[in-house]
Amino acid sequence: MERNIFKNISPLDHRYSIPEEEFKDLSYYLSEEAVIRTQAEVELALIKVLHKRGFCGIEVVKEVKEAVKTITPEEVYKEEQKTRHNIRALVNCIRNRVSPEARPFVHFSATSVDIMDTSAAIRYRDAAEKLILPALKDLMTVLLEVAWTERKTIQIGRTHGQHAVPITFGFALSLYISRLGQQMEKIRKAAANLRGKMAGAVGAYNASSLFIDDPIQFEKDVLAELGLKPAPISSQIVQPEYVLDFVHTLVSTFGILANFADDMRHLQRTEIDEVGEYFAPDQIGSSTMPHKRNPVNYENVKSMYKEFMPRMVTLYLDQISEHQRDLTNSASGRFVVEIIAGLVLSIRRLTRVISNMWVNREQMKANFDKTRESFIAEPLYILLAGYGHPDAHEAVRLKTLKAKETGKTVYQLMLEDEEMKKYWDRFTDEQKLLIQNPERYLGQAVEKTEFIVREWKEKLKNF
Ligand SMILES: O=C(O)C[C@H](Nc1ncnc2c1ncn2[C@@H]1O[C@H](COP(=O)(O)O)[C@@H](O)[C@H]1O)C(=O)O
Repeated sequence: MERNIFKNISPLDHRYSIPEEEFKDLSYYLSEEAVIRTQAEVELALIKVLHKRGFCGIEVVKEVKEAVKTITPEEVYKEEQKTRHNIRALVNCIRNRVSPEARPFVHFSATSVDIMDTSAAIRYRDAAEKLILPALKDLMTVLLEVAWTERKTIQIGRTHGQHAVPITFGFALSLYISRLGQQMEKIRKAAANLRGKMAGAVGAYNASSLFIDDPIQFEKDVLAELGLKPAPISSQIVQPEYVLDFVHTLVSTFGILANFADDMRHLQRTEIDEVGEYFAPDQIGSSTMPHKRNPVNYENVKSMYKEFMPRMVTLYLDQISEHQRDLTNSASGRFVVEIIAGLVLSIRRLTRVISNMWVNREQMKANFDKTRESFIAEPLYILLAGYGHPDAHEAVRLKTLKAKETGKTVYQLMLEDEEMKKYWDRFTDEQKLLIQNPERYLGQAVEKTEFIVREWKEKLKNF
């Protein structure tokens, strides 16, 4: 049947994932089909270990393996209408496909959440490795390229929205490279630390202890089939902090994207005009102002962040589960996949935008020149102090006020001041050149950019 995405309710399912490829990828790891597929994988892992322990023959494994291949969410949902219990519905669908001899072993000794939480750990881990980290790697790759190209492009650094002292545009980007790169490491670590369970209804292995003499090792063996580990102890559910910490790495990554998007948006303000999003020849900026070129993609990323960041609160609420569990984390927990989808779509959008962005170097220089005579106040004060001027900060500050009044430069006024001039004469030629050519006041901006770019080019090879 043709998919009509416009009948879906969530904007994630139509507006923000229209390209078929994008939809396919996200759907494979995040959809309800993925839920049922991975839950069935957990049921199969259980059977495999029961077989290894001699509880059932290899034909039972074969039967269940064949059965889980063909189970569809439609079927499970139909069965749930009868059972009103989602995991029992899945179990019935498997049982209906296997012989009466195999049936007793399906779901043997497990409680529903053994299957559900373990399946969630598989899906989040795989989504991290197959969706999120590859998307971040692509984003990092384009950022690394631009940062390298612009490593010497002089830009005025801004604090409080005011001109401060110079940096390079590549240096500004390097900060984001470092922040995002470290998030990649944190995401990988948190994803690898997700846990499953096979410890029964209250976590104390009550049911599995009836037949299995080492149920704690049995749990480890089932999870090992799936590449997972158990938590040191569980209730009916896996300790919630594993998923909470994982999602935190995602939401804080989203925060970095939003911060970057904000910066780029501000640099596109008409008065600043230092960077721009690619604007296609037939693209429309405004429905009424034909001249507009709006930073719509960066605005979209910020907007998505506003939608998904607050959802972290739901995970904190889901931390609380009464006694050995209640079901109030069930419906809410199903929405974690939307945070993942929102993040991946935003990463991909930024990657596309940065691949086509333009950098207006002339305008960067023009903006820099607006305050080139005043921000030398900082190097001048530091140098004067370094040569022993007893009150260099105040002396230079007064010159900046006078410069405003008279229209003269701080440099000129300093030379006219006999006291200051005495110290100036001790400056080395290089120090004098720096005061006369403020574009030299870059500190280690270029070197740091080169270091960060090289560091992350290397580290990205691990992803
Ligand atoms: O192994 C068990 O099932 C033990 C049982 N706890 C449960 N564990 C897991 N799922 C359960 C549980 N109870 C209900 N359900 C079913 O969960 C589904 C909740 O649906 P929704 O609110 O849409 O997320 C919905 O299908 C519910 O029927 C207990 O009594 O402790």
